[in-house]
Amino acid sequence: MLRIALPRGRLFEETLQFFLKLGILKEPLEEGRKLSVRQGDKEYILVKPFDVPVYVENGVADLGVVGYDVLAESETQVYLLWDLGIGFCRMVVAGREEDREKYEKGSFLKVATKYPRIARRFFSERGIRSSIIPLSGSVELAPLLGLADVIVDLVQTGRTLKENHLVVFEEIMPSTAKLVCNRASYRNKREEILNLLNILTAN
Ligand SMILES: Nc1ncnc2c1ncn2[C@@H]1O[C@H](COP(=O)(O)OP(=O)(O)OP(=O)(O)O)[C@@H](O)[C@H]1O
Ligand SMILES: O=P(O)(O)OC[C@H]1O[C@H](OP(=O)(O)OP(=O)(O)O)[C@H](O)[C@@H]1O
Repeated sequence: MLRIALPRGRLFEETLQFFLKLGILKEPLEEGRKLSVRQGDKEYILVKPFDVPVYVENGVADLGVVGYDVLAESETQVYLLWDLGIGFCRMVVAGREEDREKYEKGSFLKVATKYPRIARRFFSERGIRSSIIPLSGSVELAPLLGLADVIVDLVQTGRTLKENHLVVFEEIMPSTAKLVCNRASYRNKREEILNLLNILTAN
């Protein structure tokens, strides 16, 4: 049996539809408020996006679906098996148009973000001094209220930035959902995992 960690939230529905389309799920998951659902020879556990790599690294789940953004932020050791090509968004630096010059000059920056490691890495590779202010959400408020000069955050439609009068200064990386695997499971449950991978690679 394979245990697969699925991210609740934005990626959840899209992942279910994708798994249904490929026949990995035979029927919709009847989850209700249940956080663990068995279907056929697979068990799905429904967890917070940032917890997916944690469950997989620790071997509690054999596989997981996780946005590349979350994977790049986490320091977990898992195998990245496949790009599912769903959940596309971009990680960007954004701010108020009037702060663009300050950003382009490479001055010291206060950066608000849910992704402190990605942000720190990005600015240090550029040789830009920065102070990272970790937030849990609604990061677009930070430049508006003077908490930060810029944000590092995800953009999909661009609507949130627009409605808060912010603009993209620079793209850090694109992100899509990935299938990740526990390292021991990859050896011990190789056949089951390769069966699943075959379905993905054939589509
Ligand atoms: N517009 C978007 N904004 C955020 N994430 C998106 C967007 N589009 C796709 N995604 C993907 O969906 C994943 C989960 O996003 P979601 O917003 O549910 O997580 P979250 O807000 O970090 O979760 P939580 O705060 O509940 O822990 C992200 O890691 C990202 O890969
Ligand atoms: O470009 P858009 O399509 O507008 O999407 C981008 C927004 O979506 C995400 O926030 P989310 O809704 O996950 O809430 P959060 O503030 O809790 O992160 C992200 O952090 C942006 O705020």
